[in-house]
Amino acid sequence: MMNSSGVAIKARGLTVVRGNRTVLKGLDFTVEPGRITGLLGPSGCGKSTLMRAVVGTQAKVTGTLDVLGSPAGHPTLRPRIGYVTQAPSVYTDLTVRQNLDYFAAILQPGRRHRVARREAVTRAITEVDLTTHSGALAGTLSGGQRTRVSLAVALLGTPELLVLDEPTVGLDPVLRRDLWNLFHSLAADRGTTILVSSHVMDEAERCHRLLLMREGEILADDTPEALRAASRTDTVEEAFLHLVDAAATRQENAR
Ligand SMILES: Nc1ncnc2c1ncn2[C@@H]1O[C@H](COP(=O)(O)OP(=O)(O)OP(=O)(O)O)[C@@H](O)[C@H]1O
Repeated sequence: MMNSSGVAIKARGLTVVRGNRTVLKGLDFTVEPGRITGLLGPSGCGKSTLMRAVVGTQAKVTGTLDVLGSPAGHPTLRPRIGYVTQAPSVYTDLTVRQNLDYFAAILQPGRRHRVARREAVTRAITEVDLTTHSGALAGTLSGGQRTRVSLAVALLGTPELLVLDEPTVGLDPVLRRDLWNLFHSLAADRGTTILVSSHVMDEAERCHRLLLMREGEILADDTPEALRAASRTDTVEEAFLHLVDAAATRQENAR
């Protein structure tokens, strides 16, 4: 499933205006296929906006943004991308399985796909570890469980690119670990490209590569190891703070 160009996402001069604010400021970056790229930065720095641009739901995007070899938002990309928003998009009056059955029927309609659909639904429920809750109404689940239903929906079509907006918020440490293990096996076994945002810096260490963001700009684009080494710090969090201080000093000197 690797993209022929060897690049899953390529942005040049990516700029987004929301209201009267420039929220993304001419970003240049690439995302490697089959790897987990973490998008990290404080609340409000533009992570969700960048993800919305990648999946093609963001207005007022300028610059170039290619996703899996096509311009972001191209209709042919729809079945190739799984997107989990911050607010879980599930029907609260349906059970977990009914939610998945519904989305599976949209992806693969028709009686002749009935068995394949059932298998895909069961697989997705197992992958997010909700088998024992498959008959529960989504409205009765915890926030973390609902997030996992959303993730299961995104996994239904075996997407080449998974865009996950803070998928581990509100999850306990065991579930967070299990989800990260799932992300790693999706990348390793299926070659899925994963772009995952977080503002929890300890999750950075679990990514192959990081885009560190602040105020609509990318401060660094590197591996966790290289970031730590470059700033001579023990953690990505310290490296991030070091980069923020360096950027502030540069700004100060430029005045
Ligand atoms: N509809 C909107 N109109 C104007 N500005 C907006 C709108 N939505 C978001 N913004 C602004 O865009 C900036 C980036 O928001 P975004 O949601 O992308 O940040 P984020 O890094 O994902 O934050 P969080 O981690 O809190 O979800 C914020 O400063 C926010 O105030």
